[in-house]
Amino acid sequence: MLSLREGFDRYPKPKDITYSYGTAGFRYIGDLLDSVAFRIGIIASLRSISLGGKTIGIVITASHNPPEQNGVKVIDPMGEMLPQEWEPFANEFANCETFEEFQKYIKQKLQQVPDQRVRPRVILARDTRASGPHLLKAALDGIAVINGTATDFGMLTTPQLHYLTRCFNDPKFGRNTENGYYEKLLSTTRRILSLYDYTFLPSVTVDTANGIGGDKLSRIDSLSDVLNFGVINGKTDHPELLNVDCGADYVKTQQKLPAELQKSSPKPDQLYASFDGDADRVVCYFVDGKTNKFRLLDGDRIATLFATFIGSLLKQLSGVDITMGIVQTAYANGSSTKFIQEELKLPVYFTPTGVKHLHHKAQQFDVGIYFEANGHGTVLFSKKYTSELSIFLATTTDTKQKAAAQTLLLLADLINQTVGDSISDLVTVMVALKIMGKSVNSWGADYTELPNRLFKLKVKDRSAFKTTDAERKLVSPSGLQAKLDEEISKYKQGRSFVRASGTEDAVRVYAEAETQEECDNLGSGVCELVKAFS
Ligand SMILES: CC(=O)N[C@H]1[C@@H](OP(=O)(O)O)O[C@H](CO)[C@@H](O)[C@@H]1O
Ligand SMILES: [Mg+2]
Repeated sequence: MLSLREGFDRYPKPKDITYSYGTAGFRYIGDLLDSVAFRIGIIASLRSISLGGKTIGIVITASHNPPEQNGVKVIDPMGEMLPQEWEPFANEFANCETFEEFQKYIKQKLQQVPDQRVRPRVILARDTRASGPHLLKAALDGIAVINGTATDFGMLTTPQLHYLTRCFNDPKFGRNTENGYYEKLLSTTRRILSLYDYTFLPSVTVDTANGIGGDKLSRIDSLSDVLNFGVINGKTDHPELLNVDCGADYVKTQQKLPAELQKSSPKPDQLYASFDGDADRVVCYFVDGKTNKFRLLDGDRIATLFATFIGSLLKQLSGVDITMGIVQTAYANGSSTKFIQEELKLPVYFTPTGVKHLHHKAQQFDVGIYFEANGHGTVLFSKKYTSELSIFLATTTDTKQKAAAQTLLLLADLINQTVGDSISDLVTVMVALKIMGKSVNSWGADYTELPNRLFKLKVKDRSAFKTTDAERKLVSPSGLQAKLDEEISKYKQGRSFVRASGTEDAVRVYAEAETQEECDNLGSGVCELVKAFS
């Protein structure tokens, strides 16, 4: 067995780097993550011991980031992110330099647990990146030095590992195998469709960013009679092409078709989708047959579609007391927020960027819909939701109401309850459009987006940029927010904010305004102000 000392020496921490557990775990150039991957194996094991041996997950991925990057993050037993109170420990532990410190941290953590003899259990998966296998080896060694049991699930989408982690700790949730994931997805889809006498959903072409999603969609195709996907950018075995000129992040930030589709002629008025590299984000789009223009249906649109769909089903049931709330971040388009509040008449809440924040807020509702504009999100359903609907179903005799209540109950199995999931979100989009008889054009006409732009600035020290009010206002550098407010006030429907990225060494600037020109001017005005302060 590898000793603590041997492990510490095998994975030396580079001296000049300070790692930080950011928006979605530790993320760096893959070659600089060995010591962190080793230590994350230990962190996950300690977390498992602290919970009496519950299964903890580790995902090795850098999502939408370039191929040479990688990352590691820890998944808690119910499939949620590592609780934030563990982040300071994760940071200190990842950065400690001497063996004495390293050993002290482990001892301290173990002293806090009720039973130190518990054997930790950890499951792991990675995306398609070239650095994945050696980071996996390092994480396995980290688990080994704590005498843990590790199960490697190979290459999976991030949400699949979240699903599996939950299944190990909550067997009712589903079978704890990759096939169990597909069985749950397919049987639920089949059951929903059969309520409406549909036998299958129309085929959709998906750009899977040359990431793991392509492989998994092909698996679904081979198993399924209800779903069919045409995959483009599905070169899972070419990690150097991951997210290059394709994928959800490219489509959202460039506001255009993936390069591969720009070359061919996408069928007009047809639904297309793009996943990111680890398939936890999805954006949809179509080419308008009348104008020949690309129309993006991003995370904000998916949230409004789900709210409309679930709302329309709930409306058919009388006397069911269910609360619904929508959670967004400051990056949500102002028009989407207005549509939710004024047309759907639903409350909107804002949290800082990062799924861990949105997820917790969404848990406060019976139906909590959360999406980042970039396509990462899901819908959470409470225990009360299931019990209220089950009672309703048992008492109603009306066939239409029965179908609505059954659909609502099945949605809680269809939509991944642990984290945003490209595959299950996309299937839910397809189901919602089919059942509502809604075309992509009608979906795109729900509201008109305000022109918006996202900028990325290199600054000397991004930690100088501190925010409040769900990241919508800066408190530091001192005096900058007042200047920003002055600039913003010059533009009709102007909104802009500045925050440090949690995944990249940069500061992000968001701007939106009534016209594209005003939006561009506001954005560059704000960028100039930021540069002057850094
Ligand atoms: C503006 C933006 O898209 N930010 C992304 C990005 O976070 P930053 O902290 O902005 O780097 O990566 C996160 C993880 O994937 C994702 O949750 C978030 O939405
Ligand atoms: Mg991702």
